[in-house]
Formats: sequence, C-alpha cells, structure tokens
Amino acid sequence: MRLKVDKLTKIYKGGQGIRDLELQLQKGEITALTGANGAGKSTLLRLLTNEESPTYGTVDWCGDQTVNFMPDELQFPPELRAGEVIHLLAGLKKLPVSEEERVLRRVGLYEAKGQKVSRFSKGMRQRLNLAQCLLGPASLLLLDEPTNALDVEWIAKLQGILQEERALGKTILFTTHLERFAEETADRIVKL
Ligand SMILES: Nc1ncnc2c1ncn2[C@@H]1O[C@H](COP(=O)(O)OP(=O)(O)OP(=O)(O)O)[C@@H](O)[C@H]1O
Repeated sequence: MRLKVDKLTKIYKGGQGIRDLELQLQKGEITALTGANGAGKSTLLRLLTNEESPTYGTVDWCGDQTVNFMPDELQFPPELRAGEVIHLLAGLKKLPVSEEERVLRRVGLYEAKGQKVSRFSKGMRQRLNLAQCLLGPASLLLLDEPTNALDVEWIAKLQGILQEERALGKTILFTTHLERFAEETADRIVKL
C-alpha cells in the first residue's frame, strides 16, 4: 500500500472542505475522485501536496514517496518557450535532455517547443502542465481535473498515458467531473 488517509478533515472559516475522509491508494492502481462542485476534491489534493494542513486526521505516506502534481491550472512565465519551461524543470530535477524530448513528444508539444507559452491555446497549456507532471521519476501522480481544456482526441490520449504510467507501477489519483472518463480510466472511483 502506498497511502492511507484516516479521518482527514479540513474545515475552513467560511465552511467545510472535507470531513472524516477515509481513503487508501494501492501501488499501481488508478483512483478517480469524483463529486459535485464543492465536494472537496481540490481540498484533498491540497492536503496531499502539503499546500494546506488538515484541521485533524492523518495522511500516512507508508515510506518515501516522490509525488508529481498536475494542478488544475498552472501559470507559466508567458515569455518562455515550451521547450525552455521543460528544460528549466528538467534541470531542477537533474534529468537528461532525452527526458525533456520524451515528455514533450508524449504530450504532442515537441514540434511546438519553440513557441512562447503566451501563444499557446488552453489545451496546449494543459498539455504542458501534464508534461511537467510526467517529468522524472515519481511513485505517485496527483492530477487535478487533467481533462480540463482537452479535446476528445487528447482526452483519449490522456487515458492511454495514465494507463502507461500505471503499467510502470505508479500510483495515480485524479479528479474529474467526467463520469465516463473515470469509469474507463480508473480501477476505482471514490465519490466525495
Ligand atoms: N480557501 C478556502 N477558504 C474557504 N473555503 C474554502 C476554501 N477552499 C475551499 N473551500 C470550500 O471547501 C469546499 C470544497 O472546495 P473544493 O474546491 O475542494 O471542492 P471541489 O470538489 O474541488 O469543487 P469543484 O468541482 O468545483 O472544483 C467548498 O465548500 C469550498 O467553498
């Protein structure tokens, strides 16, 4: 097992994020997190990425984990070219250039690597966001609404990418409003 969440609760001043959540993520499994607007999906991801602390409850990481995160929206410096963004991030992670090329090809942005991010469409920006999440080794991938802004073709390709990552032994948790995508992609659906 890779992650165990016990009685996890986040109560904001104005209202409630999540209450008494129990969740276990198994190694090599894809879990989809669904639920209405305001159900607490993003709150859970913020607690798992340590952006926020729980009011009470625990997250047991069961040993060392490397987590790669795809937020629901990521602002890139607009003057940078896509290839430069990935080059900088790969440098921070001490990855070889071949890894930069590999992720850019995977998200279909290799040909567009010389373009400034400010000229990118929303879907292209989302795929660059996906690329940074796929960069380098990780034991757990957390993705917040990864289908946002993607067209039908790229939603299908995202499904393939997540399943390839699972085949490599990664544990994956993503949030979505697309029930069919959740059913077709995930091993397990957790509804908040
Ligand atoms: N920083 C905050 N301060 C106060 N309340 C917050 C804060 N962040 C979230 N909430 C509240 O916590 C609840 C859960 O919000 P959250 O964003 O986690 O929902 P969600 O399931 O991701 O929703 P959506 O499907 O709309 O993205 C909501 O009632 C929201 O108003």
